[in-house]
Amino acid sequence: MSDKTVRQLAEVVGIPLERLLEQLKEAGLSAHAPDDVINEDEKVKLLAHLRKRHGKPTGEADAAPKRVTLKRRTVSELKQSSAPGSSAKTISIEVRKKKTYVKRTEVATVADEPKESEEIIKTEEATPAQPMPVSAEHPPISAVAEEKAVRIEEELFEREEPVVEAVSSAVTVGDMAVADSEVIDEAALTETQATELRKENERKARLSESERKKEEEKKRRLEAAVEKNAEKVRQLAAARIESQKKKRQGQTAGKGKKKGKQKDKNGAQTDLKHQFEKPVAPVIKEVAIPEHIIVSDLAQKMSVKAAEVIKQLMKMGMMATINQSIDQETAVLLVEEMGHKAIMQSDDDLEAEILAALKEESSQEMSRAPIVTIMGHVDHGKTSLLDYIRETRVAAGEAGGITQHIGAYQVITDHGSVTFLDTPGHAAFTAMRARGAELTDVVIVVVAADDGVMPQTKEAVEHARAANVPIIVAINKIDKPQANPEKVMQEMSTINVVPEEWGGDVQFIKVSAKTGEGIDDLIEALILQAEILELTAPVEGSASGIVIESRLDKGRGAVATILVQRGMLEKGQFVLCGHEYGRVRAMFNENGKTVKDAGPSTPVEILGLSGTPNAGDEFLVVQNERAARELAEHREDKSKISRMAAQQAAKLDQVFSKMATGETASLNLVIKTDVQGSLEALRESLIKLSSDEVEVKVVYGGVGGINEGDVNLALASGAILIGFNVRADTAARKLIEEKDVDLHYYSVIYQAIDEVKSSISGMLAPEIKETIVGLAEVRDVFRSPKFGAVAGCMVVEGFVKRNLPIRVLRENVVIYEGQLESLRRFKDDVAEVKMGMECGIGVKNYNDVRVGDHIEVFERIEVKREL
Ligand SMILES: Nc1nc2c(ncn2[C@@H]2O[C@H](COP(=O)(O)OP(=O)(O)OP(=O)(O)O)[C@@H](O)[C@H]2O)c(=O)[nH]1
Repeated sequence: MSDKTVRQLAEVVGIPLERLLEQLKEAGLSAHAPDDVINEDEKVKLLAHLRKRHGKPTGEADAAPKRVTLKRRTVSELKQSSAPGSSAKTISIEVRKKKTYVKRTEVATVADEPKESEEIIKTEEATPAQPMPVSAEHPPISAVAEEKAVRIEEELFEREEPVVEAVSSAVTVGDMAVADSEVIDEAALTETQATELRKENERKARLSESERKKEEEKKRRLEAAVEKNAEKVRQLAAARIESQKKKRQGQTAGKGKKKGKQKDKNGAQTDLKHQFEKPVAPVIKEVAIPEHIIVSDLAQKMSVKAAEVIKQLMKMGMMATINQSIDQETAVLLVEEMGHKAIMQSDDDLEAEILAALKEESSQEMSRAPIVTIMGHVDHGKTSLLDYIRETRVAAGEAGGITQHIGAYQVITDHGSVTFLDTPGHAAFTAMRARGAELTDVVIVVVAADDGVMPQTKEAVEHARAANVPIIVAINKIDKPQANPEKVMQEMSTINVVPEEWGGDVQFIKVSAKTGEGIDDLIEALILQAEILELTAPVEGSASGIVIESRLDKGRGAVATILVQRGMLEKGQFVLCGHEYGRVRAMFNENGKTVKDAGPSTPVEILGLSGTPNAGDEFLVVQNERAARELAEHREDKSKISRMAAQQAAKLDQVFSKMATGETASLNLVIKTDVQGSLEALRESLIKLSSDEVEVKVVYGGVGGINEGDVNLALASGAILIGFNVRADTAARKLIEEKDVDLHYYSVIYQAIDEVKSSISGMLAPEIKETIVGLAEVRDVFRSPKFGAVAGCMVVEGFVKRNLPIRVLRENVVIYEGQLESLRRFKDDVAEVKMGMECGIGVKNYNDVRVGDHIEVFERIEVKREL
């Protein structure tokens, strides 16, 4: 830095020459003329003098730090208990605060150093959590603003924006105050300082009155803005404190009650109260409609109440209950009416697809073992025969194997193998058939050589014929001295089962289940029959077959015995059995031995199903679990529908309409009568009704009450049940009701003939119809001198009316028809007694009522003829 004259210095600093000379004089410096030279030392002296005059320390003041920055760092820990069961977390919280204090004299420099000042502001903006620089000697306005900003900032650490604004404004106000308080004569004596001071003085000199006003206005506005921001922040802080207070109160009040509020993972409180938002627009759903759908299911699919659906159906002119099944077309209309989109679905799409895929797997057909069912009259030796075969044939080859009853077993002979269904009797056979399982290839009818043909022998033959299955007759107990095989052959011939040696087509084998005589011949006969039938099945590819029986085992879960009909079943495959499905976890044969696969005609026990399927259910192997589950669900739906939808069992009053549409060309009947004579008479008269259009077939005719087997047979062969002076027993009634089988009772032959005739000729319905209104069970019989025998009865169905006609039934056969003489409850005569009540019944002109008899009360109703 070079020495300057007083004049030059005055020019540089921008003050009048006279004033500078005066100041030099005051400082006691030698220079007193404009052209005197002032060296560096003199300049410093002049500056010191000027500072002294303004009351500022010299020397150390320069050495003292110009700005002090205080940094504070606090570290605290927060214990955070998270979800129950997991350990508490510790969160470290570090709070950093920074305050910078700038000396007043330095403020001028700060003002002169816009770069640095800007930097500070920028830092504040970038790290809003850090407090702003604070000037210790700021004028009141800026100090207040700054203080507010700092306080607010401390109060609300994270509320960035308003604080930043406040801080920035405060800083700006502060800077301006610094500029205002500038003292010109304190100009630095260095060249730069002098230049800058001069510029500032020039700027100040240029400031007009109006500009000053503007500046003031700006200052005021800024102050107002700061105040406004501060107010906003205060409100926010107050709101936050208030809400925290409320939460704390809620927590204390709701201790032990977790409802409504939940802690999320981070421990933050989440109020569930406001999570659900009511939809503002109606939700349009895509509703898949199968061929039949139950009202309640449809309602569920549309997420509406069933009552809404019923109401809508009523509007459409249809009365329906919640459990009623409605057809696809109605459902589609309804769904669209209710504003949703209906998608029609075919029930059998999926099933048909899978079955078609199974059929496509064409594999080579090989001959298979015949599947045999044994039938016969009680005690003629069905079980003995089965046991003998199993024990000698099955266990023989499997030493140590525990023979189990699994419902079926296979016998291996020199000529081939035979599969026996271990469910003897025509009841099981017909029940299977009624479920649609045509399983048996051959029926063995067992007839005891000492007893001959009995009613159940005939039944067995009828059932086998109805199923179109060939018969082999086993004349059993030939070891007995009174055995008479010839008599058996003769009697069998009368029911059209003619032995081969007599020119017929049925093999008759003489056996003894006791000694084992003839058993080999019987098996050979079976194999021969199988050869005639040319029984074949594919031995490879996906397996399918029938469930024979199933049970729930304590340790193993659902166990099902299945008979493979085609393909090869392997362990680990997914199977579908009726409504159940699952992966075959293990397979066992009849000896309890584990097997890995099972081919056609092989019975196996399988484990791994979701539940116990029904005997007669079909099983098949499917590709994966998903397909198995979907199909099982579909089948379940279908069976639910079919249970609820009107059953399509054969109906006498529908025969003509079905004939007209070409649906049927035959009328099948199952007839049960009180005596053999009426059976023959009825059978002949009914068969004679056959015409060119329709054939009347008596599938089965027997004597005695109607039992479950008769109902199953009617179901299996689509027949109508006729009870002539006989009634159905309890089990049969239950099944009739469940399956909606058409049952007709008659007590006069011509009436039965008339009705069948009119049904097949499409004639008008008969005028009089009979309805059974009540049934009473005889529990005791008293003798009364006035009424004779009085039956102490319990009304078990409907009601008993004094003036209605009655019938007395013994073992479900009508033994008397007449009227009531008396009807009493305790000693009073009454007109009517309802179900569940006891009463005394006197039957007019009949004194042979016995304990166990039933008294049936019926009504004859006149039916209007309809054209
Ligand atoms: N002597 C002799 N007795 C036999 C023979 N077969 C069976 N029995 C006997 O006849 C009786 C009835 O035999 P079951 O095998 O129980 O007859 P079922 O036909 O199975 O009888 P249900 O199961 O009641 O229908 C038993 O006492 C047997 O011991 C045989 O070949 N000879």
